[in-house]
Amino acid sequence: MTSQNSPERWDIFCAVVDNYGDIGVTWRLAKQLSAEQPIAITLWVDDLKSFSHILPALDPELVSQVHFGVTINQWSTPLAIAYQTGNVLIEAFACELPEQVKTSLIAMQQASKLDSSAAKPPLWLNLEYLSAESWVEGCHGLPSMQASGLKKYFYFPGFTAKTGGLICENKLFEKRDAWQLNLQNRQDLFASLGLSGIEPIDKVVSVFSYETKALLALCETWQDSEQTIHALFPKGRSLNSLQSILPCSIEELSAGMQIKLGNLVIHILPMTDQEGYDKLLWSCDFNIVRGEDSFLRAQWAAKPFIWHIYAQEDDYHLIKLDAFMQLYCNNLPPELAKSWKVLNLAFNNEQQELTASHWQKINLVDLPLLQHAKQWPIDAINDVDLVSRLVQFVKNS
Ligand SMILES: Cc1cn([C@H]2C[C@H](O)[C@@H](COP(=O)(O)OP(=O)(O)O[C@H]3O[C@@H](C)[C@H](O)[C@@H](O)[C@H]3O)O2)c(=O)[nH]c1=O
Repeated sequence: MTSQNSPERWDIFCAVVDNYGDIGVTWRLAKQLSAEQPIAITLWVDDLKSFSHILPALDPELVSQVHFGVTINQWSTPLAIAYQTGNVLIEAFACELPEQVKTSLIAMQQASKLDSSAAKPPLWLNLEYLSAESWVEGCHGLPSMQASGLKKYFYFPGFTAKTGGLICENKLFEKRDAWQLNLQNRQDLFASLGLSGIEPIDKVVSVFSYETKALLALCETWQDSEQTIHALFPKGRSLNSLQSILPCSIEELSAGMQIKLGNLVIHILPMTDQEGYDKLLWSCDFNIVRGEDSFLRAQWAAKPFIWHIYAQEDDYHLIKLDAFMQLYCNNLPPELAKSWKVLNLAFNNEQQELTASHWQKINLVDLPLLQHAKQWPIDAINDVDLVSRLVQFVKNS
């Protein structure tokens, strides 16, 4: 345990379930805590190979390394590096902590019961998934008593003042605005990603979704559009939906390739780090995103978007989608709100015709939707971001 005078030390544990979302959110959190707070952060990750897709500088073979000031340790079983208890312990998305960690917490808890001068175990938090549902306010910050006598607190991110807030780095919106003000930034970014032939007036859509037939319908609509549309696809799951219109197999696609279909140009992108991905979202006219982290970053990009939500059992994800859409559309003109909602729902439900027809209604240059996308981040953040709220929560606990 750190002494009273030394800087705080926090540990974050992340198990990669599938995709990049769990590590994506956790990595954003770790980086921001380390950059903006006087706290030494250690991030324990069980799958460095997956992590390296969104942090190409990471070496998956190393048991410990430092990036962006964060110590990243391989979470192997048993742990190759001993866990030293710090001030706070965050388990991401209810991942099961390693036995050694649980044993140390219990030992500290018992020792501090017997001797009040003994160091207390770290504050233990479970970082939950983001949801706009109203019940989140009532559950955020609640403790759960463990059989060992330890308390674990539920930390719920959210869109209202009574939740744990949203991850958003200091001055992010200013950086985005400065980026978007200079059109050359977008052209330079596209060039650095190996994309050619995109004129400043062309419309550009980024696509990072799961498989859905709705994507095929959108591509067919874009082929027949009056102006050129460039659709940027990182190599991944979205492309599986397009096999029937592609001239080659998915396996043969590689970053830098272009496929022209009528007025649609499909570009295959390399995966970049999160900072590069943010810039991509800032630079496109419309973004199709998924999961949790890209969903939030599309909002911070201040551009219109479709959210392909991560599917859950019994279609529970549709309830989450609806809760978010209600909130997001609160200040939109009713007709536009309806079209945006139908477009998102149809995309998630793989309804091809509805997706195509409501895409036409939304239109890439719909000014009210664009204005709303610019105002939304300011409203959604509710004055204070997640990291600031989290640090305050720890102080108050
Ligand atoms: C395309 C791209 C993405 N990324 C990052 C952005 C995000 O941090 C991450 C993708 O995460 P998400 O958008 O959340 O989508 P995802 O589908 O990968 O993650 C999902 O994983 C499941 C296990 C969770 O339960 C879901 O809630 C969800 O988070 O990848 C890059 O860094 N570079 C890239 O080029």
